[in-house]
Amino acid sequence: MSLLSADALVKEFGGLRAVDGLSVSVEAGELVGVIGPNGAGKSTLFNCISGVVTPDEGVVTYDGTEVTGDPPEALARRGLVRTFQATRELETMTVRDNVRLAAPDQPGEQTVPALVRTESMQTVEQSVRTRADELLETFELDHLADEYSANLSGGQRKLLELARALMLDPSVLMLDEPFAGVNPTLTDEIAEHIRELNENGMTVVIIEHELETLTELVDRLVVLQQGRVLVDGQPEDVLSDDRVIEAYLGGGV
Ligand SMILES: Nc1ncnc2c1ncn2[C@@H]1O[C@H](COP(=O)(O)OP(=O)(O)OP(=O)(O)O)[C@@H](O)[C@H]1O
Repeated sequence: MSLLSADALVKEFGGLRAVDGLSVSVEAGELVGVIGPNGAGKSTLFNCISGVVTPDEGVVTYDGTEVTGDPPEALARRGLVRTFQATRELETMTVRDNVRLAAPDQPGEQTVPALVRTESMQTVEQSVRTRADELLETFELDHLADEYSANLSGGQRKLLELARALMLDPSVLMLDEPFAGVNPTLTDEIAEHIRELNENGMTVVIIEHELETLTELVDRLVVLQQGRVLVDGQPEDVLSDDRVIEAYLGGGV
């Protein structure tokens, strides 16, 4: 059985079928790219899978359980974690705090006075701090740890977003345009981090418009068009497929 699958998903907005009977599955350990012209339904597919919106029809299965419509936090606790096209960190918070606060189920230093915090709470807090520091170092954000997130570049924000997602210790990481607005050097760096995460066993699904980097990175490409899967296969085969070329030319990408 696949680790993650969407079966016959439908999501309508008004009269528009953003996702129109779409089925796709991802095996454990895969690194999959999802592409398609603007408006093809990529983000809506991610939203349906990650519980940001509930599909009108169809079933999402994760790790052997039906999870259709389960809220994002519940899915994240089970290891299904996504990032967003527009980064969601708090700009008025430091980079370090943004990473720490991404950790799930924290006892919360602000809400519980120091004297009544139990030993186990303090252990959790300590491990959150340690993990956050490790990630800041891995993503070379440690020198920016005390900087407000508002002062980061687009690429540094994407790295921060990735670090925040990793605080949730995902089994499946769904990335929505991780290279958008990122300069070429940082793009390569982010791609390398993604490759490494995948090599260490993480299943990764990426929506991306930047096809050159994506094609080199992924094992498989799924092309969407008008809310459906147009082609699904090896990157070289997919990109030379006439239907894909036609969809992209027609889609104005
Ligand atoms: N919340 C919403 N309300 C109304 N229409 C929506 C909503 N979300 C998406 N749509 C519409 O659904 C269609 C698919 O959008 P979606 O964002 O999923 O496509 P996409 O492939 O991710 O596009 P892009 O590459 O531009 O991000 C589009 O026509 C979009 O305008």
